[in-house]
Amino acid sequence: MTERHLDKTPTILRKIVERKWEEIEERKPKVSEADFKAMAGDQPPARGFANALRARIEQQTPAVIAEIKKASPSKGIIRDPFIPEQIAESYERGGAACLSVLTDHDFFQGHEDYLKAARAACSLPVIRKDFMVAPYQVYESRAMGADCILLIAACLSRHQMQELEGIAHEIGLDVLVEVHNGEEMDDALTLGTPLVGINNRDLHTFEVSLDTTFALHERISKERLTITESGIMARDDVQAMTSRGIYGFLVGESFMRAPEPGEKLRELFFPAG
Ligand SMILES: O=C(O)c1ccccc1NCC(=O)[C@H](O)[C@H](O)COP(=O)(O)O
Repeated sequence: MTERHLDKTPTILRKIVERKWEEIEERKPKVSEADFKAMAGDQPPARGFANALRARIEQQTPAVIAEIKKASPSKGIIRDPFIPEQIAESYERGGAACLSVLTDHDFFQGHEDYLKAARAACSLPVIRKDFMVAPYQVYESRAMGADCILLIAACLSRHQMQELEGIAHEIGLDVLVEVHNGEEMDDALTLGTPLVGINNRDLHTFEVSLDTTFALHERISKERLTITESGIMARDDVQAMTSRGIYGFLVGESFMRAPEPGEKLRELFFPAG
């Protein structure tokens, strides 16, 4: 699959996507797509990422995807020292519904081993937070133990997302599709996945506005689950979402900067618990 969709893609995403195609070519001689496909088939059943979120959202309880992220292009190093298994345990104690683990090496200082270590340290379902462009990575994700993958509408065509989603579902992975504007939402809503993430961060400017979620959330039907992503830093942000009926959250930085990430999660989302 070589089709690309990068004309309106923010520069940072374009760079990341170009690097992803290079990585795939570098990895293929070591582990072929067929090898990953076979390894994916040998995995035990996935942990049920979408179900874990749905169970809470239907009860109007915050469903938090807690992110394990060492660094990012917009913020540089966020957490150091960085011990994924300790963070995962802390998140589970703090009440997270799911984990998100960055596996991208070059832009986020992530690693596949962080996903494996975090998942082994807890019982939570895990999304591989990376930049999917090809079926190779979908099989690779299941082979490394992920329960869900991310499809970012800003760097994929509608056709590419449909193809990658089809493979993901076939091999037991859930899919979170991420959008930032109405055009991307049009594409996302052609998919079958119930999980629609609205990224509050504009990847052209890195500015964050929660209004992005408020504006786009209305287009998501009750059968699907809205996940607001990026820039949730305070109790007020959480309340602004829940007062509008939004109970799905993906949060990274505010947890990652806290000495005990799970305690911060509890403080923001379950202060009375
Ligand atoms: O954050 C960046 O610099 C960035 C750059 C390019 C692509 C994606 C980027 N961010 C990824 C994310 O979506 C966030 O890690 C995630 O939504 C959590 O956001 P936050 O709670 O603000 O850390």
